[in-house]
Amino acid sequence: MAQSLHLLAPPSPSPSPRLLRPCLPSLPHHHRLLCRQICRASASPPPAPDLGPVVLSSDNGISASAAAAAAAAIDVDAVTEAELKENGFRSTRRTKLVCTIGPATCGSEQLEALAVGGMNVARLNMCHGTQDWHRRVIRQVRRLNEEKGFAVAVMMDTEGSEIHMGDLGGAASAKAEDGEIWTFSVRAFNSPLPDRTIHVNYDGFAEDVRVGDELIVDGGMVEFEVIEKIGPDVKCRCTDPGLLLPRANLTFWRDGSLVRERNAMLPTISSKDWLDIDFGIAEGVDFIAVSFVKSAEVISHLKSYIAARCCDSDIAVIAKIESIDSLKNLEEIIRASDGAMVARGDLGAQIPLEQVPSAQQKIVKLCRQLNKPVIVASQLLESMIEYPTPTRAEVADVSEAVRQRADALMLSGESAMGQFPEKALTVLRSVSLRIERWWREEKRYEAMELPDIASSFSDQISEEICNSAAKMANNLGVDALFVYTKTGDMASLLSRCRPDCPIFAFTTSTSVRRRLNLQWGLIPFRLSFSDDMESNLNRTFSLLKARGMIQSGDLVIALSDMLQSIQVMNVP
Ligand SMILES: Nc1ncnc2c1ncn2[C@@H]1O[C@H](COP(=O)(O)OP(=O)(O)O)[C@@H](O)[C@H]1O
Ligand SMILES: C=C(OP(=O)(O)O)C(=O)O
Ligand SMILES: [K+]
Ligand SMILES: [Mg+2]
Repeated sequence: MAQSLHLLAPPSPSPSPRLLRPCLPSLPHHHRLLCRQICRASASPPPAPDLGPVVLSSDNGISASAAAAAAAAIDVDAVTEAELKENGFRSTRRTKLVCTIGPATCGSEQLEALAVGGMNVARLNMCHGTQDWHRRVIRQVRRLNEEKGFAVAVMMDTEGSEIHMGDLGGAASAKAEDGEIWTFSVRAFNSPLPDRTIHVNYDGFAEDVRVGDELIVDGGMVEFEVIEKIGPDVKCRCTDPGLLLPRANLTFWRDGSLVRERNAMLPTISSKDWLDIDFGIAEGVDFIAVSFVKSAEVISHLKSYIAARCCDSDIAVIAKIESIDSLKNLEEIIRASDGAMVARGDLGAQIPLEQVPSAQQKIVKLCRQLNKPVIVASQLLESMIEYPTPTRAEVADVSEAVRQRADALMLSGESAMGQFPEKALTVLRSVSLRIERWWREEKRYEAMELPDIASSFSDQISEEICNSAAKMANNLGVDALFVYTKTGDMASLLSRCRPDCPIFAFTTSTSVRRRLNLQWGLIPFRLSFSDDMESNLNRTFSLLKARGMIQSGDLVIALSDMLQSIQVMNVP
């Protein structure tokens, strides 16, 4: 038996004529609830597996023609498909995984291994490497998507105007020992660099620091004290030894506070960043993450810039929360963005470390309330850069981010330059699965108050439908939520509710599909569909059954944003 509810509101786009025509004459000035029951016994039998206009298609958007749409030609994310076939709906991973690509993972085989291991998004950090290097990686990811049926999205992360060291004259790292004197200089050096000398990228550096300041590398990996200034050179004594890595971030502290006088005036998006953004647009990246965001304006500015340049695809803008200013203006920044990243590396260098966990919790919660995907990033499995197993504390940190129901977790050095990128990804995957399951079994989810966020009546209806559908799904113990959505908005609204079951999101556009890859619990499919929900459903069922991804008898709640409808049914 299928039971359905359609909410009709004037602003919603044209509804399915077959379902609604009988009611239209009485509707013009009212919003009505139209409830309909279709008994399977009395309904005509479902059409034979006719693969007609519904075509599941691959990541690159090439639709297989109806004639070629034999089951084998249906292309969905190969990794999720395998997971569904093997373990069923219940065991699909809800938390998404982002991997930073670097020298350890830029080869085709390594990228493929990460995709097979569950990477949903590949991140490119423009602090490192050349545009040519990044272009090669982007193209390789796209090629693997096409050839192997993955749906890995690409995120470009801007360098931003941070103060950082140079690249150590080509050395992979340098060890700073206790008491050693190092020179930090704004001079341009010819390589090889003089011994114990570090180039600093910010011209105002020697002017801004004072003798007695603490100089902190990479949020505390190594610490120095400024002992003397000689023109462009700043002599420092190492007070906390450690490993210096190329282009490591630098902050300086005075009387226990971060000094951010003039460098706070540096632009969020530098001229180099604009060149990288043009590059990202030209290469069709899916996300641009903006480093050191200070205000909502810069995000709005970038979004208009992108809108003016990309007509056919849309790039989502992710605000990295990693500075004191971004915490001050948190809500307006998140509202202006398409998502946020808790960039704990730099955040922990700007606020006391013990404040990072509460900041993380606050950012994750606010993003969920405002319906923006959120990524928890940096040092999740830092020890795995060198060791094949994580520390127990790292596993606890990953578990906490999963328990907070962040949309995504991110690997940085672990995947970019570590010795065990695939193992690190496996740890993220298995810990996510285990904590998600534990959470469901124990029904531990605290009911989070989700404020109304709709700005129009039609949006309000969608929001109410999604909130109700998620609640129904939990109460009825359904196997999956299906959502047919052109813009992806209704899929996001469902994901925001963090329901117990996975959400199959069918969308017509490849770029929307890849963007949905970042969101909690969504399994995005690209699919061309019509306004006729019954035929969409029957055809989707046939296609998915033929691939072994669903079975007769599975209980499904289906939603559509064209109809603003909700239906409960067993897969025939
Ligand atoms: N494209 C790249 N080329 C070379 N090295 C990279 C690249 N991306 C990342 N890395 C290495 O991985 C480390 C961790 O990456 P990430 O956390 O993104 O950068 P950062 O340490 O600059 O914040 C970097 O410090 C760098 O050593
Ligand atoms: C993710 C971060 O940014 P990046 O790696 O670019 O410094 C961070 O600071 O935590
Ligand atoms: K960056
Ligand atoms: Mg950072």
